[in-house]
Amino acid sequence: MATNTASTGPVWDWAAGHGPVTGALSATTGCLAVATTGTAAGMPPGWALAIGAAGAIGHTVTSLRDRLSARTIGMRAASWLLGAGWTTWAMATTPLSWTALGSLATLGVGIGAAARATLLHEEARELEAIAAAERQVAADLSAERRAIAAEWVDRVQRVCGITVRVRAVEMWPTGTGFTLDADLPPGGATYDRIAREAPKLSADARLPHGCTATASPGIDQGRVLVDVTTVNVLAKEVTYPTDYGPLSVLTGIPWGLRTNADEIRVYLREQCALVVGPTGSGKTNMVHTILAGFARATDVLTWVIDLNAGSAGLPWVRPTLDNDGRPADGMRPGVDWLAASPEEAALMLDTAVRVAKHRKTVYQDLMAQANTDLLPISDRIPQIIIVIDEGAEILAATDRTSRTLAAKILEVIRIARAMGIRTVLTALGATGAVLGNLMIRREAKVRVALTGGETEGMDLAKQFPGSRGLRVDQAPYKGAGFLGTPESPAALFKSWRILPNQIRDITAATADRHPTLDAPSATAAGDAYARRWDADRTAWMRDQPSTPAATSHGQQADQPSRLNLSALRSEQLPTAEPDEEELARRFREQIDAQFATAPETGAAEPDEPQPPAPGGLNLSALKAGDNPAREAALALLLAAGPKGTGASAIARALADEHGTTRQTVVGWLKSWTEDGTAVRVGIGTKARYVHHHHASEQPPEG
Ligand SMILES: Nc1ncnc2c1ncn2[C@@H]1O[C@H](COP(=O)(O)OP(=O)(O)OP(=O)(O)O)[C@@H](O)[C@H]1O
Repeated sequence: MATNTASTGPVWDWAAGHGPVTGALSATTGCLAVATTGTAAGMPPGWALAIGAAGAIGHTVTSLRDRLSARTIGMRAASWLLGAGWTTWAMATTPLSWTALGSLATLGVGIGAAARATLLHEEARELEAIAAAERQVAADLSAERRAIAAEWVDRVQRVCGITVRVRAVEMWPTGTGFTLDADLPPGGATYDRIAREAPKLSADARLPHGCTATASPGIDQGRVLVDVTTVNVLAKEVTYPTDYGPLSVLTGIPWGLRTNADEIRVYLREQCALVVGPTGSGKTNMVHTILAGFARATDVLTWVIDLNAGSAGLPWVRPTLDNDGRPADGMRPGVDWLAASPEEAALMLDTAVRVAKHRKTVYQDLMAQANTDLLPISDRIPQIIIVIDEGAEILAATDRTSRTLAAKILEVIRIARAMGIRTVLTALGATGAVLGNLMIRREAKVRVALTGGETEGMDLAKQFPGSRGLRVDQAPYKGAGFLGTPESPAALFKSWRILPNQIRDITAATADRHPTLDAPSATAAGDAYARRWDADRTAWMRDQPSTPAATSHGQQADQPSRLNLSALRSEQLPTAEPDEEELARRFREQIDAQFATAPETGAAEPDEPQPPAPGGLNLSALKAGDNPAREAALALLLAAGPKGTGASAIARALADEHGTTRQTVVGWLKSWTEDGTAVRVGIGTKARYVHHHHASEQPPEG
């Protein structure tokens, strides 16, 4: 048996086909065997000829079926007939004479040589066939491109009155459009002859709504690039990507998608940003996608000012706060500071000014070493980005408090660029008070206009000076609009949709990634910064009655003081019961089925009429059935009995199977504590969590 090739020589593969050498060898040895045994047995020589003829016919049939070349078919048939002829002759004379053996060997070499030649021919035929197929595909493609080029040369001629020469047509891999690269005609025509006729070109090409033909400068001033979108990606809802990998302010933060489905990054190391969006355009949602990007960055600390009850920052903070309002053990909020009152906002802005001024002096040596006048931002010296929701309205307001805040905002914008403090302002409208401000015009060149179909107060020409052909009605969808940065000219874009479950997930996934304020800056920031999470300063966050957990305790969805989480509403949510309540109910049912416990008092009966909750939060990610890791964590909590357990123990138990981190478990324990599923007992390092079914078995604290 040839099982060990190393020790027993070559392995015979009986299933393998023949090559030129083995084929010839097999044919000649076969002929010799038939001739010698046939002679010994007295077989009539004519039989060998008959067998050879049958073999030649059989092989010809199979070769024809395999579409082999005539040369191969002829070679195979000739081999059979020659072999059969020799066998017949040898049997008629004597097969074991020198003449017979010599002629057989010659025949073998001849068959081998012919087989090799036909094999090479066959391979060459096959390669040629593949190349011909590829040429056909390329010809079809280039025919399509040529047709597009010819059509657009005509169109540009008809609409803009100039004759361009198309050099290349690049079809976008996303299948949503193409780019034409064309030479402008001699005589000084510039690309904007085409850019300014963009709407007419789109109409002439009968592009679907939301699709555009936009012209931009080509590789030199005599060339133009025309981007033509043929599929409207602005209309559909695209959820925030689930890859929460680390980002850096230096390599850009993604803010949404272009019409060709490419991600657009904004570079905020030196730029401030202005995001304009009227009510209902998707501005709150966009602010959350912006905060998501900053939370993912390893070199950004996000400070948020939202005088509208802090709602822009709260979803990033609340999942991490313990019952005393401090960030829970091991958790860091998704934003680094949240101000909801003018006093706290003033404190924050003053701190930013102090940090900027202090950085200017203490980092002189570092900047000299790095030979730069821009503070080298890194995870050790993080950039501070202050997101001011409706900040433009603060700048425009005339009351004293707003004017004081406005002066501070402008001071930060004016002095802190080099020292790594930038702002993102949002605005309900692009009013003259905002865009008329020189500081904003000069420093905030990352501009977003969310239109959502709104035309009032949308002066795109003012917001994107120098851009042509932008029309509000090109993006009549929520979360869609125009985005321009110094690197990427203003054009249509779509912001991602982000829901509360993703905000929670990102907060948990990035908790151990946020930088800490560098020591010199922290010294300059002082107590105002160090004590930002003190219970008295965050009391307002706990006063908010309508957290997802709170709703599960029977609060009405339309209470006047509820959080403004309108961006986080899901319109498709048909359930009459908030999901978290549904989650708690399902768990109780499971526990009751398993442990035969008494029904919870106050638990909603399944057939009870449910209060309508049209604006319920979509917390479907928190459904037990959708999250086996969370389900397993709850089972561990229950199994821990009255002694209870902690986040680290649960995370350790889940790490192998689910890869769950401690931060994630801390988040779950916190939400279970809030909704009454778990009870926190003990303090400090002795703190542990007990399932509410075992809470009554707790010994009194001593
Ligand atoms: N990027 C998006 N993709 C799809 N739909 C979106 C997007 N952004 C927002 N929406 C839809 O628009 C609705 C309003 O969004 P959002 O609350 O963010 O708007 P807004 O401009 O902040 O309005 P308001 O000031 O009233 O809160 C959302 O509930 C959602 O249904």
